[in-house]
Amino acid sequence: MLATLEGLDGSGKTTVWEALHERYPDATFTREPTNSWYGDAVYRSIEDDEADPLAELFLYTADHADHLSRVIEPALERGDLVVSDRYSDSRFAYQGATLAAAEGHDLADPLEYVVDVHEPFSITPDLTIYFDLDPETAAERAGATNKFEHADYLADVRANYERLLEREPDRFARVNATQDPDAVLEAVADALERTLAGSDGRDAAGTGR
Ligand SMILES: Nc1ncnc2c1ncn2[C@@H]1O[C@H](COP(=O)(O)OP(=O)(O)O)[C@@H](O)[C@H]1O
Ligand SMILES: Cc1cn([C@H]2C[C@H](O)[C@@H](COP(=O)(O)OP(=O)(O)O)O2)c(=O)[nH]c1=O
Repeated sequence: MLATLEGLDGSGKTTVWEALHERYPDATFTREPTNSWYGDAVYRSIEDDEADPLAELFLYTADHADHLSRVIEPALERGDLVVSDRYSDSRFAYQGATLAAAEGHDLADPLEYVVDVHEPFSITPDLTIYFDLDPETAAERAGATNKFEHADYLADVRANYERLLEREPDRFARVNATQDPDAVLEAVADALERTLAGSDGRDAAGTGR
């Protein structure tokens, strides 16, 4: 089963992802951007305030394609629970917002465009946990250290996440990320347990497709 953690910078995803290691010692824990050279290229782009938004989308997407074939697919074929700290919805929400603000890219609906780019090759998660937090608190917690971590941009990203939850309400579990870290962890663990219980027998190969 594939579970992904999504939300604004500073919403507490990594804190929970680390705590889950102890609860699910046999699971595969992974993240995007990855630690491959594709991921390194993504981090170079994040640090570049002048990066072209379309070029940046395809760097993230290259990292995702490599992540799928190198980590996600083999783990699902083994039948592992896979927990990814960020995944495709980050592209839909973040690059959807960056492309909407960009000049010179004539995309009618950038979020839908990014979804369409993924459609032919990506694997849809069985469960996506959305860490719901207001952009001001998110920017404050994240420390505004990169170009994405500013409240006005994060407000656009949050609006895109809301569109994604509206499109696929059954895939998403919304967690109130303003709660203290223990309460957030329990809410995430509950959502995981519910989906794990529901997936018994339905997807014995664990492919998540
Ligand atoms: N529930 C929470 N309440 C308050 N602060 C939190 C909470 N969860 C995480 N933090 C703090 O917020 C910052 C960002 O958390 P982190 O888990 O790295 O978020 P993300 O991975 O979503 O960017 C860290 O300093 C972390 O200690
Ligand atoms: C995976 C991904 C991340 N991002 C952004 C979100 C973050 O600001 C940045 C780095 O991600 P990450 O290291 O996960 O940041 P954080 O732990 O603060 O959430 O890249 C995208 O814009 N698109 C993507 O597809």
